[in-house]
Amino acid sequence: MTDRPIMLGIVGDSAAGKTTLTKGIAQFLGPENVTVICTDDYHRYDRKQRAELGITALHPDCNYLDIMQQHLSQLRTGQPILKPIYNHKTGTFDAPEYIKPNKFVVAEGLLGYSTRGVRAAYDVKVYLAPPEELRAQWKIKRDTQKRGYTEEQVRAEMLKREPDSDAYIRPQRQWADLVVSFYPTPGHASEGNGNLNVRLVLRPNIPHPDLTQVVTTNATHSDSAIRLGLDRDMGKPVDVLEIDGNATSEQVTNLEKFICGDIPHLLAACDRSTNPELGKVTGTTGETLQSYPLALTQLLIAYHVLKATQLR
Ligand SMILES: Nc1ncnc2c1ncn2[C@@H]1O[C@H](COP(=O)(O)OP(=O)(O)OP(=O)(O)O)[C@@H](O)[C@H]1O
Ligand SMILES: O=C(CO)[C@H](O)[C@H](O)COP(=O)(O)O
Repeated sequence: MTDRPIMLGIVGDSAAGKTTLTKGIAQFLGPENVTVICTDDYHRYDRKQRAELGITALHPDCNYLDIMQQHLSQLRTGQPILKPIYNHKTGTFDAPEYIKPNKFVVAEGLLGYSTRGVRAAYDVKVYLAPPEELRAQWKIKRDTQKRGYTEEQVRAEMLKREPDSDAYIRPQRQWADLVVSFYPTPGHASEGNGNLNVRLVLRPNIPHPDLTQVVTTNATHSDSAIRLGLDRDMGKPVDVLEIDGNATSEQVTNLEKFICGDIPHLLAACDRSTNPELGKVTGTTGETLQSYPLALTQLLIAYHVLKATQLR
């Protein structure tokens, strides 16, 4: 019997960075090995119907969560699906597409962890939680440049969606194995997106690499640009890995080598001499992002996906 695909979930609010994160993970895994689907394609109503009904795309009732779950279970067992397509330009649905799973399936979207059944489909679950202020900047930029909205329209829409973000999107954080938050250094403008720091909450649900061997523990920003500590997230004890945007190439290479050393597939993907594009990602508005915190986050998630192939 051939091995079933490994399923990675990337969940977070609109413009939280799901597509951007996914692109780099696919680079590490080899794009030819990865099938990416967006669970926002399972919207039940088009844009006009949502406006008439006064419902937002974030509400569970506005999505075919049952069909999403069925499809993810089918992909997990290696079966093809006929996936709907929501067109963000027109606000309506295109003809469905035939999707066959590759070795790895990444399912990214708004409501990917909202039912117990759908959560059971994943091997690794990631939740993206940038500060709301940063997400608003990202959403305004993306939706004005790519989706034809004005800044006022985006702000008004975010305000309208806030109760559903609070009720249905943010609670999904509790189900994630890794919670990823990019954030600017306090007091610095977040415009230089390449220089953002990242805070990674590592829940003990999956086996994380023993980073104590290469990362300073219980340190502060001024002691080291890469730090590991203990904290609580939603009341539960967790490890927290922090990587600052100003980490040096040497610090980053050390951590990279340690993570890659454990997994033969990653060893080749991690070699900067053969892979000069490492850590470079094109954001959804076309900009090139080269950020060590982003690249290391993508590497750590790719590590978990590859590790899951040994556990299935
Ligand atoms: N890690 C990051 N560093 C810098 N900028 C980022 C990062 N992640 C996202 N962005 C910015 O935010 C914008 C929105 O990100 P992206 O399209 O990946 O979000 P999304 O969660 O996939 O959105 P949606 O679900 O609404 O489609 C990008 O165009 C990019 O400018
Ligand atoms: O949150 C979103 C994910 O990107 C979209 O806004 C959602 O899919 C609804 O789309 P539209 O903006 O077309 O109403």
